[in-house]
Amino acid sequence: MPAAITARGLTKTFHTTKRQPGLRGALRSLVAPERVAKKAVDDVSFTVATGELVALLGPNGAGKSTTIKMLTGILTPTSGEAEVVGVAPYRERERNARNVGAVFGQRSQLWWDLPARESFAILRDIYSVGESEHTARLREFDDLLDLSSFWDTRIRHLSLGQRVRCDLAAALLHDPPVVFLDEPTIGMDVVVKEQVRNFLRYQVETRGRTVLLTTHDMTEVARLAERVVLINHGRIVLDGPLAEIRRRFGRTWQVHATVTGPEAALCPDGLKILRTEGPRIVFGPDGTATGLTPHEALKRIIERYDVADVGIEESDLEDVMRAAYLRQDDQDTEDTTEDAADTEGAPQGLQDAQDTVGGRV
Ligand SMILES: Nc1ncnc2c1ncn2[C@@H]1O[C@H](COP(=O)(O)OP(=O)(O)OP(=O)(O)O)[C@@H](O)[C@H]1O
Repeated sequence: MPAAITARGLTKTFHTTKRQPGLRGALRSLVAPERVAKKAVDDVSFTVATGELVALLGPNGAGKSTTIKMLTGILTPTSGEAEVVGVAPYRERERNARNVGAVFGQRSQLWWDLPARESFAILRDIYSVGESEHTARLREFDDLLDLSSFWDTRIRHLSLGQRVRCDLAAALLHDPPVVFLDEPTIGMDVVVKEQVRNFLRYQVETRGRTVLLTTHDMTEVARLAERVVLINHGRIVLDGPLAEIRRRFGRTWQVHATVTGPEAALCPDGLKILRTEGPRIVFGPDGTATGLTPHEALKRIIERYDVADVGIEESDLEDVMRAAYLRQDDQDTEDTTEDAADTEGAPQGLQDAQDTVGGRV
């Protein structure tokens, strides 16, 4: 599949003025402002294939939104290049706008004082979408997102979940092949979140759209993304299949068994019971048997109990990502220390970081 989104060495530096505390400081800032440079995105390179959904993840302030803003043409990179369906977004904004849809969960793109349906009609004219096509798409979006119960209400009076669903529909009305979503389900209840996830899955699987998504919701990642790009301090630190990241950073394992045998209290050596769900018991390592693998644990359970069903539970994705974020922070600290201490050759810590940055997991 050809790449729909390509970022090559994308870098964005913001320049801000540092305000000194107190009245004297405020005056000094006016007369001789101290300029501070902040590299929000630092040499970021990745591609997203046509029809792929990729989650761009990272802690607060990592540089996700800035990356999305460069890919949508809102911001011009300080250096580096981006292409979205063959168009440099910040050079050909109009052509790019026809190819992409964007939703920023925190901010609506719709006219605040108009009902959504009127905004949809304006967008239809802006993008010269035919009347019958427009009607068919709106019907499809309504089926999937349940919009008609509130699309005649002014945007300013909608709830957050209703408003973002209207934003999603508005972003896709002109049938763009690529969609950027920056925290699209922020603040939504679980039912609406699931509705939006189904909508996105449909857009990728049935409509063949390419989606780049940022979110802090790991359930969303688990449900939607097969590949994640992890960014921290403006730099890509991991890029690969979610299953690989789970394998690398899932620190603990759990196994479960549905048992009919002796009391649960008779736990096999090396294991402890984490919880019981009726006849289903979830076990984890008790820390006394180093190197105990989940497969060895299953063997011990089968030897101890009459077992109807057993399996290995995957690590909770929140734990996995926390471990990945912390690991990268540790690595950054090591790099900074070694950078300062070692001026000759490539320091080992930096080399490790470069290995991670350079290679996909
Ligand atoms: N316009 C701006 N001027 C100055 N600094 C900015 C600007 N926009 C973003 N930054 C800084 O750039 C860094 C990256 O911000 P960005 O919004 O891209 O992070 P993020 O990964 O999207 O974070 P979050 O998950 O909190 O939304 C932050 O340190 C932020 O303070």
